[in-house]
Amino acid sequence: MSAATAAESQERRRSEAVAWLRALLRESALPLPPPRASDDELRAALADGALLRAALDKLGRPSSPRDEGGPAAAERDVGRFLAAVERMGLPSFAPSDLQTGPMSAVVACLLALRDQFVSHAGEGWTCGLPQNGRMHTMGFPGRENGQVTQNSEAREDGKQMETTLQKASRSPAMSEPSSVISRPELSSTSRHAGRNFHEVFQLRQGGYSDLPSSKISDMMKSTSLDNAPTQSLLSVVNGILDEIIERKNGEIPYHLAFLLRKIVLEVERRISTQAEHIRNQNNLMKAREEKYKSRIRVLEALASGKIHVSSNATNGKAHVAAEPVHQMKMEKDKFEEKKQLLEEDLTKLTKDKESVTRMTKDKEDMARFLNDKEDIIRLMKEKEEMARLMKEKEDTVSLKKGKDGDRNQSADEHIAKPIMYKDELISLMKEKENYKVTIMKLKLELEAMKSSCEKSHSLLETKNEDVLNLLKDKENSGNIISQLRQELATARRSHETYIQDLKTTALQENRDFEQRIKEVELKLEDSTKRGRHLEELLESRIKTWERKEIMLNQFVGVQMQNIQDLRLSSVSIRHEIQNCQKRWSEELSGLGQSLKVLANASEKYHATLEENRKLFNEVQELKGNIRVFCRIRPFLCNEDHKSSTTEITGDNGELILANPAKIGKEGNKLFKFNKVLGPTTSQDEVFKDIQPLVRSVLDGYNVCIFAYGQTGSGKTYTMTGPEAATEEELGVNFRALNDLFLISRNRGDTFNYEVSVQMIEIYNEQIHDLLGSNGSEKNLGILNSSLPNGLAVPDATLHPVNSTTDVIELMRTGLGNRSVGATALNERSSRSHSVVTVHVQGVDLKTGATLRGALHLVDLAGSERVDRSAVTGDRLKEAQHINKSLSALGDVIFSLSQKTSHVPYRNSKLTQVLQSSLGAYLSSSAI
Ligand SMILES: Nc1ncnc2c1ncn2[C@@H]1O[C@H](COP(=O)(O)OP(=O)(O)OP(=O)(O)O)[C@@H](O)[C@H]1O
Repeated sequence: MSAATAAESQERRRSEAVAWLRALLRESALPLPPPRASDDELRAALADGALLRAALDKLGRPSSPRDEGGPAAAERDVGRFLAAVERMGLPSFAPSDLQTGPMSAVVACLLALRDQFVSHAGEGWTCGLPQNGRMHTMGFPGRENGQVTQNSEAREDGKQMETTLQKASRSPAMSEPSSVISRPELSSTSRHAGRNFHEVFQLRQGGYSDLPSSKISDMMKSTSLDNAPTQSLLSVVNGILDEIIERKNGEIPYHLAFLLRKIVLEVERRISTQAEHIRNQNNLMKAREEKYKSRIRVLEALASGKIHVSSNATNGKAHVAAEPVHQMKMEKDKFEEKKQLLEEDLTKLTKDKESVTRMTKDKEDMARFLNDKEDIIRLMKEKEEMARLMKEKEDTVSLKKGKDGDRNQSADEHIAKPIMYKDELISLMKEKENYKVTIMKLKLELEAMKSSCEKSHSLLETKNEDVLNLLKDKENSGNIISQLRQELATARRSHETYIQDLKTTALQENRDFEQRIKEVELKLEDSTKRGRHLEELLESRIKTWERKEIMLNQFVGVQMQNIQDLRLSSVSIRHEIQNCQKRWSEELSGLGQSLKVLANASEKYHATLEENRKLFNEVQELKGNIRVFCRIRPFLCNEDHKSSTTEITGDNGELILANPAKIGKEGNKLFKFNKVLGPTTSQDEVFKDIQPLVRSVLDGYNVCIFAYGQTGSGKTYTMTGPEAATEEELGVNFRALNDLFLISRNRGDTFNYEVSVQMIEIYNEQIHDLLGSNGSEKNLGILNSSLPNGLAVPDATLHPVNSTTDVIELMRTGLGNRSVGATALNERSSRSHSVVTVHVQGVDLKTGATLRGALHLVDLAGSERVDRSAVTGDRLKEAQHINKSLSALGDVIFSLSQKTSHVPYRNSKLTQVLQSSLGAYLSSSAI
């Protein structure tokens, strides 16, 4: 080691010694060396011996008060300190070291004392510390009867020392057998035996040496020692040791030594039992700690799981679950601390056991010493015997001298006896010399044994103090253990309560979790199924997309090829387009010329059409504004075929009606019509003659088609058709409307037509609306002068129609509202005039001119002679009105055909309604 390193080591050791000394004497008023004191500073602090004296006091070696100062007191304190150190077997130093020279020996002594103090702190040295009343009694760090006692200085300089002191103060020691070792055999008898032991050894009159050996042997053989309180045992040990000390010659009875040994063995056994008990307690505490740790882990897992699961959950629940966990953690820390204390106590007990072992060895040394002492006594006795023999020999010599005269007288007689004595004397002298040598050896051995005995006395004294301290610590430990038990019981109860609550909570939570787990499992299963389904779907779609991708790639390849081709062809097409554009421009210029020609031709075409329409209508007028066709219906199944005959005379419209019942001209009457249609004429053939008039309506003309005839002659059949008519049986009305819509659609490029329908009936000279919502109840009025739109009965409902179906639907509604009744001639006779008016308004798309036309489809009531109808009352009145109106119609038609100035329209409602159709500026046709 280099000089520098040695100096550093010495300085470090000196600092440690100074720190310990400052911590130990921190409450002292004496001046202390600075924390990093040099050798001289340390020497100056220790030179007067006051600090050394205070250290001894602090370490539980109180001395008498220092009533004087000066070098003498300093020398005495230093000497007392050195003596105490030597008694403890620690390295010492010379008093001159405190005057001059290095302080290494002093530092070594202080550190050894510190180490000894620390190592013996658990053996009761602290019993002398609490001089200021701050006893660390219950082993709870920093608490003095529940109050905090640590100060900052202790934390700074003597933390280690303080910790050691605290450990020492809370170390358990031996316990009384009855309080710690729960042995069933400790009955009242054993307690009585313990009392006997106490009575024997405490109520003695003299010393222990005076007790009869038989009594001591009886006590050692019995269970008195086993059941005696430890305090009593220690008192006996103290008493015996006191007697040993008092009797400096060491003449202690042998049986007392054995008793001492027995007591020490008993104390050792109790310490071992106590250590075993504490070890068991420690194991029990470890097991409980493991149990609590496992519960804490479970609770922490529950708490953490609860907090996570119900993150999606409430914070309040998490707080409730975390609070017991926090308390359990605090209790766990508490148990950790208790476990640490118990481990420290176990360590302390182990040290105590070692101390007792050392005491046992000392006791054995004492026993050997006593044996040696007996040998010495025996030798002394032999010596005394030798002295007695020497005295007898001297007496023999003196007797020889006194009897010289006698010997001279009988020299020859006694010559052999002195020689024998001489030899015997020589041998005795030799033997004496040997005895002297032996005695000298024995004296030396005795001296050595005396010094050993003194050391043993000193050690026993120390051990005695240790045992006392152990006893105090034992009592403290008892209190600590009882308090720990109470705390443990309290903690166990609170834990049980907590655990019960937590079990309940955990059970409930577990149920909830199980329920949730089931739900989650169901959802998971469902999700798994969905996932599988989706995976399958995904796979199929992936395959589909892969196929599509392949197809797309192929398609793209083809398209790219096509694009290439198209690019190539586009160039040629571009050229062709350019050529075409040239041609088109040339053709367009030609087309422009052609369009001009076409426009001129179109104008000429429209003019031609207009002229054609005019010519067409002029032709119609030339054919006659009033045309009368005669249709002969076939005989009905219930009619007599011979009752009348008809003869048709060709296309000139002449009809000869033959009556077989009459003779002459009366039997053959000639009638002249525009055309006569025979009984076999179909509905379509009848319409063919009327069809040109429908076209005139679209050209802005008014056309009136009405059927006239007697009841049952077939008017309704011709105009409407039979009930449930087939397509071939449809009447003039439907065919005319069908043709009207067909022609209007064909003229869609030149005209825009709007078609609307009115349907009225004239019954008993009253007009009813057959399409109104109120039915035919209301009597409508007629305008004297027709409106521009051709509406003669403006209050009748006007329904716009777009197709023949709409008109058929309206006509079925109107026919349902028509007044009918049974007559003698017809089972279902029309008792009113039915007028269906189709209003057409066409707008010329080119000129914007408006054309209005109207088509009146009239189904007149049956005309008949009243006498033939055999009607009376209402029917008679109906017939009279019908005949009157038909007569008025005949008069108007006659006037119009004769082109008279007055036309009697106002003679009936029928002629008033049809006035616009029968008037001068309109052409009409009639059947
Ligand atoms: N051309 C015809 N072919 C076959 N049957 C016909 C023809 N004309 C009329 N009939 C039938 O004659 C009967 C009477 O016809 P319808 O009812 O049309 O007479 P009407 O003149 O309207 O009578 P009313 O004046 O009493 O209403 C009906 O059964 C009808 O089917």
